[in-house]
Amino acid sequence: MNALAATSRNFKQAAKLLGLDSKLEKSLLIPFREIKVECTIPKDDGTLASYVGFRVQHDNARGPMKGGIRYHQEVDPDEVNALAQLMTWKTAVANIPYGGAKGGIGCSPGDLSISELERLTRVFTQKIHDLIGIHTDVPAPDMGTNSQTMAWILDEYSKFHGYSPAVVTGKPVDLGGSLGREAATGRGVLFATEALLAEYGKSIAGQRFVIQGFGNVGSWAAYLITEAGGKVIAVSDVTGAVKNSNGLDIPKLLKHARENRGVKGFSGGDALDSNLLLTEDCDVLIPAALGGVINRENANDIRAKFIIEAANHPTDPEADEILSKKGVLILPDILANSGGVTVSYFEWVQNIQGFMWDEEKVNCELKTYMTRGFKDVKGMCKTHNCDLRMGAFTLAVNRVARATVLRGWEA
Ligand SMILES: NC(=O)C1=CN([C@@H]2O[C@H](COP(=O)(O)OP(=O)(O)OC[C@H]3O[C@@H](n4cnc5c(N)ncnc54)[C@H](O)[C@@H]3O)[C@@H](O)[C@H]2O)C=CC1
Ligand SMILES: O=C(O)CCC(=O)C(=O)O
Repeated sequence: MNALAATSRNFKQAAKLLGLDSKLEKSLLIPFREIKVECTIPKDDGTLASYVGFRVQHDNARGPMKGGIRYHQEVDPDEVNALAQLMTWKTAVANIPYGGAKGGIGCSPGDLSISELERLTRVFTQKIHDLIGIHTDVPAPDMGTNSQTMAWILDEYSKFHGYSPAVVTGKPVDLGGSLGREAATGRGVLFATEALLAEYGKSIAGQRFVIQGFGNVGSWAAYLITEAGGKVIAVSDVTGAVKNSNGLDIPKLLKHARENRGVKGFSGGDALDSNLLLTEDCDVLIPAALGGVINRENANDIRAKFIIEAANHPTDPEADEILSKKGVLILPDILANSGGVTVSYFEWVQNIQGFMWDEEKVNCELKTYMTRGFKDVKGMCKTHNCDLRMGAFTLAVNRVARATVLRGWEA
């Protein structure tokens, strides 16, 4: 099932549980605006190359639309649409005053030089600058983009609108980025995992973790989990997978990955077939890379007791059903990875206030938001007698529907 069909199916199930008016349901599903732009840049060798960029602005009932920009060869309109919709539900679960959006460019960032990436980012910004803004739509990093990408967007946008640091979040601290934003999604994953495990009388310490993806989210999650006493026994990225049943030395793996552009070849563990990573024996599985990786093909073979969705939509609805029958507990993406957008919100607030918080305050507030989100979701699970994904979706859809109606929506 593709990402859009899967996300819409979860939404519709939540709408049914809430008894949502059918016209309101339809209106919440259709995106506010879908943007598709052509971006041509000169490559370093002088030839021209064309790329397609997208920004889908899904909903703004609760505030400015918010969400990352992804650079990846598989970016397509349906996926960006699904990711934008997920942002609407995610910001509502976190109860931050935003709607949802997502963007992307179909490209392989690893095959482009830094100057080519800069030109591509600037052309994309030129094409969408009139449609984003501090109080309309605020981009941030996602797969294949980072704080440098945000700095280029900020600079290009500012040429048209005057210096505007709050137009993007996840930017470098030197340009008004928030302390703690880089680690925030991984740290949020840690806090959410702690909250879930505590329900079962467990803590991070002593649990065995397997993590797919060792980029921003996966590597920070691995580092923080290890610091909290967890044992990360296997990790994969696009280059390969490594395993050490006694626990990988994450600081050493980070150094290796930085120097070798990936985890492949790490001497502190054994090479593992990447296709087998998700079905490794462990307590907690953390997909932190691509969508749709847990599906009907492998769900029966998953051996983890808990799945923490650090990636967006890593689990297909068919796999959801299989895993539920097996008694595997899934902490859904719109709660588990909401730490990133939550600290993006703190960054935006700091920019608007012109005041910088220290890192301790950022991390402490993040813990409060993640813990509250978990508690709110559990409350909805009890009300609707449903799993954590439906608890999160009903919480979010209810909040967005209420805001929509309050603003004057008429059936
Ligand atoms: N960066 C953020 O703040 C947030 C990111 N996310 C989600 O987390 C996930 C990861 O994002 P980032 O860490 O930011 O991206 P990133 O670009 O920093 O890292 C992506 C990682 O996934 C790996 N990867 C790619 N294809 C793979 C494959 N086939 N098998 C195994 N690993 C593979 C890459 O090698 C890399 O290690 C995405 O689903 C993203 O949407 C969600 C919330 C916030
Ligand atoms: O920080 C943000 O604004 C959005 C991060 C994001 O793209 C996500 O949560 O999937």
